[in-house]
Amino acid sequence: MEVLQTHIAGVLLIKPHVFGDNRGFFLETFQQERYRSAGIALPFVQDNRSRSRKGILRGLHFQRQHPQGKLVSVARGRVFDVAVDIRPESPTFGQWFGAVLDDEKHHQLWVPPGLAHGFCVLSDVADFVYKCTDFYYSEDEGSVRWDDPEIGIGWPFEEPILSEKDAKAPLLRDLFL
Ligand SMILES: Cc1cn([C@H]2C[C@H](O)[C@@H](COP(=O)(O)OP(=O)(O)O[C@H]3O[C@@H](C)C(=O)[C@@H](O)[C@H]3O)O2)c(=O)[nH]c1=O
Repeated sequence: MEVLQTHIAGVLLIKPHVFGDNRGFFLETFQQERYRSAGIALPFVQDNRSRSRKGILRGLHFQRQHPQGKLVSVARGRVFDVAVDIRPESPTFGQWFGAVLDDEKHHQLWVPPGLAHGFCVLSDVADFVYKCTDFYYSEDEGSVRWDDPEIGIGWPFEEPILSEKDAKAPLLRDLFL
């Protein structure tokens, strides 16, 4: 696999080796030794899967006391996936990295603990799968507005479909007052 560093420390874009043949394809979506060598050494404790339709945007989410590292990919469809650096001490605080993830190239994004994460769906339907390094605690969850102008994410949609919770998310500056 190929591992690309991004401009945000710790955020990695992973391009797995996909073996295609006349039956379809095969790839390893996680292999402890190899991912550890790439810098992903924390143990995973939870796997998640969500399905969304075109135009849905989930995010931007993080956990405060139990920050989760997330190894994210798309099992079906295509999404635009984003990590935002909300680590107050980070030189890239407030900056974002985005990548298209789909079921053809099978790229993965590693979002280390401490960042906010979100994605929006480009295909008619998308199944989003991810491994997490900590458990989900609903009361610990925080969110940042998807269209926070100070972050300035280049989303492909101007009016995505949001959950009620995500529509009410605060601006990044209001989280760190
Ligand atoms: C995330 C999560 C949700 N749930 C429940 C809570 C709720 O009733 C229902 C839907 O939850 P949400 O609306 O928060 O789901 P969703 O908006 O898909 O939340 C996810 O968004 C992406 C962007 C992430 O980065 C994830 O970490 C996670 O925050 O599922 C769990 O039981 N376990 C979990 O780990």
